[in-house]
Amino acid sequence: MKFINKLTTYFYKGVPDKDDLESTQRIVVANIFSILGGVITLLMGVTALLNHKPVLATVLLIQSCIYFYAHLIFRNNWFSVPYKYSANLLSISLITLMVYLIYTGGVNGTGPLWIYLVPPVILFFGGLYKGSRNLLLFILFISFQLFYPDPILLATEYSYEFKSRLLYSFISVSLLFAVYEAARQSSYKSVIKISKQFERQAMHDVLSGLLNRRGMMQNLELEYARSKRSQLNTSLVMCDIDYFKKVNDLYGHEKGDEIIKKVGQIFTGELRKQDSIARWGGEEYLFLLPTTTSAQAEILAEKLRQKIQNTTFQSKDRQFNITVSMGIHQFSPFDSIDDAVNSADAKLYQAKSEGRNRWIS
Ligand SMILES: Nc1nc2c(ncn2[C@@H]2O[C@H](COP(=O)(O)OP(=O)(O)OP(=O)(O)O)[C@@H](O)[C@H]2O)c(=O)[nH]1
Repeated sequence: MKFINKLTTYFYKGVPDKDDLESTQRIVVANIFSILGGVITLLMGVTALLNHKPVLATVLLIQSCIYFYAHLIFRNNWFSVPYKYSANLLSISLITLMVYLIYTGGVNGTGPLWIYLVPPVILFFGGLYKGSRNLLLFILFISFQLFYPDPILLATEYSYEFKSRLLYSFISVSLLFAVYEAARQSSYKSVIKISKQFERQAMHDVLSGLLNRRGMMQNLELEYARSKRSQLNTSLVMCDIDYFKKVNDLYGHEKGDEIIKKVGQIFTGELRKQDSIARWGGEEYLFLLPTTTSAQAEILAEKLRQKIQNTTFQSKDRQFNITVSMGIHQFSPFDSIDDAVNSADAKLYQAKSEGRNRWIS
């Protein structure tokens, strides 16, 4: 278990953000591929050396060094985008090696068999579009290399049957991998879309579409830290619809729901972009107002109070108005988030007990 953990940590080296699944996969695979490629070409190079093939051995050993170098790029975080640099290096060196193996035939003419490594590697590192383009260029190049009438592009001889079967099977494998890569990318995009939807749902209230308590807590924590760090003024406004029970009793629960939604829309329309608003409870809203003093929050609260009071709602043939009460609190450096929310809440209830349709600061 300890060994597996160590191995995982080793191959995750260079992953900047583990939440980005796509780039994590690419970096981990590039890490593994570079070390495996380095070891395999090293072994092949030594074998070629023992078989008295000094040129092939030299090419393989240089290749091995390139793979290990690509691996070191991640370990030492060289270059501004290590993955891009390393993946390009791995792809180019793999293609060069394949062209060379086709050219020489490798050990007893088996060299071309390694070309089936090219499609998965190129498509994985380059992605569907760039990878397919590079694969197409590779296919065109090796077709030319294999069938060019002058033997200048081949140092060995292959039968026509071998060359044509090699090319057909390579094109088939490339197509299959391209289809597989397209399916992989499309399911990855669906997973990301679904997880973003879930994330949004977890942070938002279904009825009003506003942030829910959880979503607002996240904003509160961020804003709280920012205002403490930069000593900026931040205010909170806790707002509650007055006598909402009566609204439900008189006009029905559905109308009540519609009002909760409409009031949320009115508030959203009046707030600035940097402000946030949440449905904090049943008919209770919380506004987070960055760079706002309590005096500025009072001006906003008064505007909102009047706006709601002057909005007419309709239920069948009856028209009616509602009012809201609000409690305002400006963050102090000694507040915790709970202290600030509780203070805004206490002031809201003071506004209620003093007659409603008002704000207290
Ligand atoms: N329609 C609807 N009603 C809700 C929802 N959430 C809470 N309520 C109702 O809101 C009402 C709140 O009532 P109270 O807490 O007694 O307060 P109030 O009648 O607004 O009176 P004050 O706040 O004291 O002015 C309750 O009747 C809840 O059932 C909701 O999502 N939809």
